[in-house]
Amino acid sequence: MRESIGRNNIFVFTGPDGSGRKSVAEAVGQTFGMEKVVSFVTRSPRPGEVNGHDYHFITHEKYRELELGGEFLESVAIDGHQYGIRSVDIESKLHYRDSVYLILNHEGAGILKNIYGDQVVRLFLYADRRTVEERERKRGLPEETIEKHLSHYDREMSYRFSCEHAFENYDLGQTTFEITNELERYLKRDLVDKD
Ligand SMILES: Nc1ncnc2c1ncn2[C@@H]1O[C@H](COP(=O)(O)OP(=O)(O)OP(=O)(O)O)[C@@H](O)[C@H]1O
Ligand SMILES: Nc1nc2c(ncn2[C@@H]2O[C@H](COP(=O)(O)O)[C@@H](O)[C@H]2O)c(=O)[nH]1
Repeated sequence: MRESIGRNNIFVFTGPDGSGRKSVAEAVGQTFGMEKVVSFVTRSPRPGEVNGHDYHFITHEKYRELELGGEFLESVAIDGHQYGIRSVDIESKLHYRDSVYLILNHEGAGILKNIYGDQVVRLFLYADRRTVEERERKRGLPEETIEKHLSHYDREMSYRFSCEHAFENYDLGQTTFEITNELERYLKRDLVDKD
């Protein structure tokens, strides 16, 4: 597969829930001054989640309205909730930046890849099932949510070999370092330690 080195990279963090996609993506995003494209979702916010930062939390009615208006580039149903990315949110960010990132399940990652081709770089993060379960429990997620997330574990893991890059995430600092180095190859920001 041809690498899209240069302008307009769309980095998609994917992998099982609890693998650390959000933690790593936010750290790497900050390093490169790269913005996240925030998804729209019909589920309620969890404790600590911030509207407009974690998701745009909207009603089913509003979601349907946006969908009928053709606003979503991709729209998927997961565990009875709708998740979607608006085309305008990707396009407008790429208008004034050379890159954006998103955190999506395998379906969303595949849809974006089909649409944008080489511009999309899929970064697959993973850890073993017991580790992600422990992380989710430590985070205080409800048992029901943990069970739902784990029910997708095998399917998400099987997407690993479709992705451009895969990273085991046990040591958060090390994973962030490895992914930063990988993205630097695309972004060429000359992130060298000049001290
Ligand atoms: N390498 C790591 N070691 C220990 N804990 C980690 C590591 N990476 C992430 N975590 C923790 O695991 C939890 C899940 O991480 P995070 O939310 O980043 O994952 P995610 O893949 O986006 O999952 P979700 O979709 O459930 O939010 C968080 O509490 C985070 O602080
Ligand atoms: N295909 C898409 N997947 C998305 C989108 N926004 C988030 N996600 C992924 O959904 C699951 C469940 O998320 P949760 O926060 O409700 O636990 C997780 O893998 C997310 O990364 C999207 O717009 N499209």
